[in-house]
Amino acid sequence: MPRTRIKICGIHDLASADAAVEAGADAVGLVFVRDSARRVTVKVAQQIVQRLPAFVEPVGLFADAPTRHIREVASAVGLRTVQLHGEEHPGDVAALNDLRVIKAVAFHPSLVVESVGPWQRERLTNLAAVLFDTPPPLAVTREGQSSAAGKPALLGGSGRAFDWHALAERCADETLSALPPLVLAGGLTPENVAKAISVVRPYAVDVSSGVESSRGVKDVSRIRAFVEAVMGADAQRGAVGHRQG
Ligand SMILES: O=C(O)c1ccccc1N[C@@H]1O[C@H](COP(=O)(O)O)[C@@H](O)[C@H]1O
Repeated sequence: MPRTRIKICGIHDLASADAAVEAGADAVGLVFVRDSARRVTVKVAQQIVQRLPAFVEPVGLFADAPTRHIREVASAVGLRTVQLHGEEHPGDVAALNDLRVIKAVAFHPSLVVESVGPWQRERLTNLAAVLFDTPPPLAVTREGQSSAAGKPALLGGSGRAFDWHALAERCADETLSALPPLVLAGGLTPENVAKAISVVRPYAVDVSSGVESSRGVKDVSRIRAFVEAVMGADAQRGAVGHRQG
């Protein structure tokens, strides 16, 4: 059984990047979404990417950004992988064919098939993973954004978890069998991630708020604790492959 991959998101300073690497993260998330508290400049992102070891992947986050902008940032920073956290369509992913894409979708228990349908039917060779995140409450949409289905658009970085059991139930359904690897996000913390892994058994977990001391400020001891909790959960279920510190 393979180990659970770990992405620490919202890294926007060199010290936090070092802490994530030293703790054993597989990927670090660099947020280029305009009104995020974790937004990183291209200049700092370049510095972070330059100091990452060979096998730690930088992932650039965007939400409903134009393809050209994503390409320009990815090229300037040196990114091979981006995470699309908005209302993007399969065509938007296909247009980024020189990049690997993690597509974030909001988890709505009754709308799973609708949410993920496009991402399993289309044979998008650059779709690396589908990430499930918690949708915002209806009252808290950013700038009044809402999707075509009338549900609020996905904002990300909310620090709120969703019903993992409901996701695990849906994953057992045939409709989700053709999905690319699943990334679990939304309100994960050092305290709850072991439980989340045991319920969902995702390919990877992604955390931002849960390893912060205050909004946008990463906490080194919580980053370490998160990685240790994932490793502990993997050890318990007999998964192999975590590197030794
Ligand atoms: O972290 C952000 O500020 C952010 C902004 C816009 C889109 C996505 C963002 N982060 C992603 O949100 C999820 C859940 O984060 P959290 O752990 O609940 O805080 C995660 O995938 C982050 O990468």
